[in-house]
Amino acid sequence: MPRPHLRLDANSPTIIVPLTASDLSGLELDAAAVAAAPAGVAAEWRVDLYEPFTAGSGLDPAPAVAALERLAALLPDTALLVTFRTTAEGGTAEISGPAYLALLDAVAATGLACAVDVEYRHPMADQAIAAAQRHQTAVVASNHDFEGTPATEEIVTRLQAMEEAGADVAKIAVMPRSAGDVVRLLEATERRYRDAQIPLITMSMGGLGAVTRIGGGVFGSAATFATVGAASAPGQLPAAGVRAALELLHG
Ligand SMILES: O=C1C[C@@](O)(C(=O)O)C[C@@H](O)[C@@H]1O
Repeated sequence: MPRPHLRLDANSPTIIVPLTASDLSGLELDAAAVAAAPAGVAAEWRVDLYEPFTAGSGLDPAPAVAALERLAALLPDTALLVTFRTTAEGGTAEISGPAYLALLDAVAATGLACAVDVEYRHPMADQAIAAAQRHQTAVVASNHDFEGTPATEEIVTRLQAMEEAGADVAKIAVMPRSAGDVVRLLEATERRYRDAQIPLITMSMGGLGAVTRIGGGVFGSAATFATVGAASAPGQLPAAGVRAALELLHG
């Protein structure tokens, strides 16, 4: 059966729910929570949190592939984005460059993921993008700044660089220190949205940035991460409330 695609349109942003469990039984509970979530949500599986994979230093992608097969069986109608967030960008587990590439290649080869996340500054990014594309799996390029919010022009430049690297979607998450930082993230999103040929996903993290997780679509962000259980980043809001807010803003 064909797997669902990730539908991305800033006029009607998609809610993406993180799956954060550390083992298979936890993942099954996460999947049940997604199945009971507002209709039409996508899910992001955070493989860096999944110990059966990380315990083996990530050298063997088999435990991750097996868990992905289980998730896909439990969630036949839910688009699954697969992400390994490295420690350099706020993730929890160490992984070598070759293991990062092997994981993304193996995940893409299953055809079960609607997309794989590729950190565009990772040393293996070019190879990972090429591997995903070889398997006709979309690439969500990403960048995270947990320390602060870069200048507007720098955010625009990073989003553009992701597109130039061949990504299908460009995503950036930054940390605000002030309301002005939140405005800058939105301004950069709006600026890049005018020229981008691929969808954008942007957010300002933490409580201060939460407004971007509801209102980002107005500025050009095509998806927002929201919870049905544990959060995968600071500032994520419950999916039901986000759905209600998106309906108010976008109909
Ligand atoms: O890139 C992102 C966005 C995110 O960091 C957020 O702030 O919602 C959450 C991550 O799980 C995801 O991979």
